[in-house]
Amino acid sequence: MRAVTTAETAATTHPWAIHAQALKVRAGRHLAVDGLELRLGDGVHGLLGPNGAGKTTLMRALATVARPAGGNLTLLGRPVDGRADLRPVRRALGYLPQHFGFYPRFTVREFVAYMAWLKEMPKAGIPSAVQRAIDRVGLSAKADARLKTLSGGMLRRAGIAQAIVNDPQMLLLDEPTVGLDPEQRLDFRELLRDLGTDSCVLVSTHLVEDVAAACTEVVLVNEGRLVWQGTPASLIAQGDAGHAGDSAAERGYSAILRRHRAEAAR
Ligand SMILES: Nc1ncnc2c1ncn2[C@@H]1O[C@H](COP(=O)(O)OP(=O)(O)OP(=O)(O)O)[C@@H](O)[C@H]1O
Repeated sequence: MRAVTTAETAATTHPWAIHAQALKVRAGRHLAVDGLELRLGDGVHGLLGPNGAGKTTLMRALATVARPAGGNLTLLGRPVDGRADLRPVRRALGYLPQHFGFYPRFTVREFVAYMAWLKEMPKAGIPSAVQRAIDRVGLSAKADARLKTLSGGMLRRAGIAQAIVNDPQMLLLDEPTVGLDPEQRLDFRELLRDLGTDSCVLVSTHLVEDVAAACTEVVLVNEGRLVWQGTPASLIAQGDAGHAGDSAAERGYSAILRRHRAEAAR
C-alpha cells in the first residue's frame, strides 16, 4: 500500500469539526435525522436522546457510512456530498459503531493493526500506535488474546482501541460504555477527557451521568432534530426535584425533553 503523507492525512483548517445544516439522513425508508442543525468544535460532546431519536443514524452520517439525504454536512472543513473525496476525512476519523463486526480468530493486536492499515496509516508507525491504543484502553494483558475469547466489556474496549489508533481529529463513539464495569467506566471517563483536549469527540450514550461527568458539552436530540445544546452545568440547572431522574443531570435531561414535547404538541 502507498504511504500517506502528512499533508494528505491532515484535514483543512476548520472552525467546526462537525457542521450540519438542515441535515436529513435516512435509516431504511425512515428519515431518522430530519432537519438537524449542529456545530461542534474540539472537546468531548455527549449525545443524548430517547430511544429512536436518531443518534445512531447521525453517527453513521458523521462517520461517512450513511449518505445525507438533504441539507449540508461539512466534516473537518470538507463538504460531504456525492462528489467529495472522503478519504482525507476517513483517515482523520475514528468510529466505534453500535454493533461492530470482527474476525473472531484475530487477536486484539491483529484487529487494531488491521484497522490501522485500513485507515492507511504509515506502515512503519503502526506497531507502536497499536500498542499505545491497546494500553490506553487498559487491554495490554489481553493484547495477544483472540477476540472470540474476550468478555463483552473487553470487546468494547478493543473497539475503542481501533477507533483511537490513528489519533483521530474526529472521534465518534456509539454507546462505548455498554458492558463496561463501574471501574472501567471511570477509567473510560478519564480517557475521554484526555482524548478531547485536541480533537472533537462525540459520544452517544444513555448514561446521562457519564455525560455530566466527562463531557464539555451536551447535545440533546429528539425525532431527528437538535433539541438543546449546552454545558453539563447548564443541563443540571434545567431540572428541579419535580422532574424524573435519580441525579441532577438526569432531572435536567428529563425537564428539557418534557418542555420540548409540550412545545411540539402546541
Ligand atoms: N433500517 C431501518 N429501517 C427503518 N427504520 C429504521 C431503520 N433503522 C432505524 N430506523 C428508525 O429510525 C429511527 C432512529 O433510529 P436510530 O437507531 O438512529 O435511533 P437511536 O437514537 O440511536 O436509538 P437507540 O437509542 O434506541 O439506539 C427509529 O425510529 C428507528 O426505528
